[in-house]
Amino acid sequence: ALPVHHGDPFGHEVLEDPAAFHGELREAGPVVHLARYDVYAMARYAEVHAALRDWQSFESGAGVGLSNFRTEPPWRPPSLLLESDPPRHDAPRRVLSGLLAPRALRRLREQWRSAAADLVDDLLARGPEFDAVPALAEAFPLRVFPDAVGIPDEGRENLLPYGEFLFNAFGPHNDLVAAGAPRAGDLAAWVNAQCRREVLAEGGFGAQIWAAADRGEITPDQAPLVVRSLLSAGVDTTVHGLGAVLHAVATFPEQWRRLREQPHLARVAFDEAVRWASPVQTFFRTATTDVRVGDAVVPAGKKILMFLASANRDPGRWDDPAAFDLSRDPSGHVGFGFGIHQCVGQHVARLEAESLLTALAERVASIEVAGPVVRHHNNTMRALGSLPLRVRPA
Ligand code: HEM
Ligand SMILES: CC(C)Cc1ccc(C(=O)O)cc1
Repeated sequence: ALPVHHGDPFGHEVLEDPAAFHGELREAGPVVHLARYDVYAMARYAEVHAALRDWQSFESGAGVGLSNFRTEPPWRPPSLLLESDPPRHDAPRRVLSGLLAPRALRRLREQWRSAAADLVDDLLARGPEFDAVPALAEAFPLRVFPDAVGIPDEGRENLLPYGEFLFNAFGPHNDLVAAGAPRAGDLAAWVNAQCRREVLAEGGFGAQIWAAADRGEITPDQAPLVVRSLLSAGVDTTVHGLGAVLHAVATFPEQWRRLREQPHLARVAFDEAVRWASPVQTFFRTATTDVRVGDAVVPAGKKILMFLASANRDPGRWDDPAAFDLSRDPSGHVGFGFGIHQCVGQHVARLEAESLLTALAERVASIEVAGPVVRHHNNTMRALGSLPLRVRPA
């Protein structure tokens, strides 16, 4: 029969340090019943990878959070990408894939590289010690991404709290969701207002999405929701992705030395950090039929919790999984998901990371942790509240 676990993946003990819980789930079996929420957990690389491929058995259209859109009204209109299945998913995905493809981002490389250089120069001029979370992990995405989308300057401080609530809302209605609930409506209203054609700057991703609607690739009704996907998925994720790679290089100084010797390793360093930390820890799918997994059956309509972070540290797939190692080939990690919903913004994230890491590698000989690293708890994201660093200039 199906093994059962009574722990709480969204409780503060697991959010603070999930490794032990992940190990128990991997050892218990290919799929484990989480009695607390009556959902089914997959924590091994093989099952997570297979389930992400099998969008017909494991759908997104009932939501990728604990809540089932078929029984509970979603807190915001469902995403046409994240919370949709083919065929509804196809056209919006095709539009974003085109806009966010590596070749489409070439026009941003130079300006993001110099924005990163300016940010790092200004920071180092203020001294060798700083908290990398506000100074770099938050500051850099907010300096480059809202402009790339083309939203106005006014109200951009709403982006982080909106994402914080969105990612908490994929979990249960716990204290983290309750803390953000009072502002959720206002934050969602502000985000929706940024998706209107008339506020989006010429040449930005937002205007390009509306132009795709003019060409009939998506409908005008779909255009604002596709812009909303960028504002929903494109900020907090990269903040915590950059936090993860800065945490990794400070914790493994010999890897920073390698990166300085071989600056082309910046891209693989980011993917290895996404594997090592998995900024997006978990999300759900919904079984469309009774689905066999190993010798167990997940009943139709039940939610399946996918533990990306556990899959990315599964010793059955990765040697020395807890090590941040630039000689490893991290391809195949599921930190950006896998299959038809695999992160469509991954090249944007990689370009941000490459820009920041390159600027740092040219200016900083060594980086070390200079104080307590404080975690920030969120139902979905692996996040840092504070990452005090000390750097030695090159
Ligand atoms: C380190 C940064 C990032 C991480 C770790 C990340 C992670 C993910 C993951 C795991 C998924 C799959 C969700 C699922 O299968 O249900 C996903 C989907 C998505 N991501 Fe990212 N993401 C990042 C950055 C971005 C950025 C910068 C953007 C926008 C520019 C973005 C836009 C999206 C969108 C629109 C989807 C939905 C794709 C679909 O359903 O077809 N992400 N992301
Ligand atoms: C890891 C994912 C849950 C990140 C994400 C969030 C929101 C959207 C959207 O389309 O609103 C897409 C992707």
